[in-house]
Amino acid sequence: MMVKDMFAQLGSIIASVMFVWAIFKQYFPHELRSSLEKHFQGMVNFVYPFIQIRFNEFTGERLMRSGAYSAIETYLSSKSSMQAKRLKADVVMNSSQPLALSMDDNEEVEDEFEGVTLKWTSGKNISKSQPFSFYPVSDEKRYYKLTFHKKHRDVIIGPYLNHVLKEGKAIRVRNRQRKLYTNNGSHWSHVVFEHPATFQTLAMDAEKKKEIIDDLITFSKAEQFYAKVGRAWKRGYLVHGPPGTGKSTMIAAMANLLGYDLYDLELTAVKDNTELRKLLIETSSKSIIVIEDIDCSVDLTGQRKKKEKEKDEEDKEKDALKKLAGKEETETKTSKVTLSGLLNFIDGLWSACGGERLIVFTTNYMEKLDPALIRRGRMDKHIELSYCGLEAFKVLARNYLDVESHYLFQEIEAMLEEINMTPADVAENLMPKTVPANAETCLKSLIKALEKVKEDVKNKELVVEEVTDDKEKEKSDEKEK
Ligand SMILES: Nc1ncnc2c1ncn2[C@@H]1O[C@H](COP(=O)(O)OP(=O)(O)OP(=O)(O)O)[C@@H](O)[C@H]1O
Repeated sequence: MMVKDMFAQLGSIIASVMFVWAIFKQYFPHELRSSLEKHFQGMVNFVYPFIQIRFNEFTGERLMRSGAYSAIETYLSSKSSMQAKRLKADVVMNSSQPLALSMDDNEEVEDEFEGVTLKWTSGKNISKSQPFSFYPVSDEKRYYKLTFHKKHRDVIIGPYLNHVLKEGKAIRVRNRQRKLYTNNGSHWSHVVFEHPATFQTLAMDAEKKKEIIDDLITFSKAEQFYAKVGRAWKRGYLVHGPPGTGKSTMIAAMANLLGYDLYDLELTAVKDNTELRKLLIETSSKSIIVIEDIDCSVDLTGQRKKKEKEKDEEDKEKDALKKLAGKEETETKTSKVTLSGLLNFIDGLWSACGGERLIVFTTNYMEKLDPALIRRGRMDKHIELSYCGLEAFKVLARNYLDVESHYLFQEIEAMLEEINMTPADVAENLMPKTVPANAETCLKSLIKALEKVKEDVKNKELVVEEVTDDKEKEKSDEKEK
């Protein structure tokens, strides 16, 4: 009975207010009305000193999904899962975290920024569905509302909102499924990049490893620095060392550390400098462009470059003669990428296309490369990977056998000091042959392999000595004759 009365009273109050408002709007002069409205607004502001900003999910005439809304949704995701009581779960394509949580409608979460507390609420408007629409139209329009005290207006509207949008986008980039691109001629195709290598599992000298990690992290955070000094946000690495020392593994670890995509550029499949330029321009930001075994891309050595140049001159002469004779060149040229083409790109054009890219060259034979390619400034950092040393062995033993120390370590360490064995070969010998792994068996198998390498080297040396002895004998025989 009481509730019924209350509703009846409320109904009549609302009806009266609406009636008074209609009379007020119709009969009061415009000036008086706006002055009263101003006073009314002032009273509201005094009683409710908060500012609200609304971010709609869809904006514009074509109702595109708002980038700001997506960024806020991502930014609030972790806060929502901690604070909200009702959550929504969505399956996200192309993400390393396929299930994304966000707060359900009419939930609220708090956030703090530079000592200011503010509140985000989620809501939705349900608009009338279009009666003659042929297709079912979703008429729920979601939004996020940010509420904060008006005295914090400057902090929130400027720095805080920038922080939210930037962080939201960064989280999205971090969680995205990364890709490994390979070029088929002038086109990139991609697969999902899921290499498990990390710097933690990479076997190498700890100090050197730390130096590389620090360098990479400094680079990834240096957007403002590069902008300040007027340089493109790019960095070049030259990774060199014998086969099986972990050059490719290190590149995968770099991509995993920074959350970058990988572009594996096969230079031998690139027709000419124009095609190379097109491929490089198409690479996206936050990526590593890898050119493996650059020494095998023969046209990149100085000598070949000269030959190419000579050939170009010859071609030009031939073309000129043909033109004089009235015969135009009809066949397509199968020209190659040249060293100068690659250098020009690294130095110039590349700088103009977006930021945050690493370019990594690998080679097994540093001495075969043209000095122009590897000089500092082009390749900012040279990383040498070498045969398995003491520290690298310990990392591998921990990775493969879960052992930190063993009585056979001493013997192995002594052998590694005098015998060259790549981390790939050491890893192969440490690979467990039984489940669970028997550390002793694997370590003994490694010792055997090391002994065999030592033996092989000795035999090779003996053969070389015999051959040189024979040659010297032949020479002295000839002299005697
Ligand atoms: N430093 C290392 N740390 C951990 N694993 C390594 C290391 N080096 C080699 N390996 C192991 O050996 C395998 C081959 O190594 P990887 O392909 O990285 O060598 P690479 O130097 O790139 O050789 P190549 O010059 O022949 O391409 C890897 O799959 C990895 O398991």
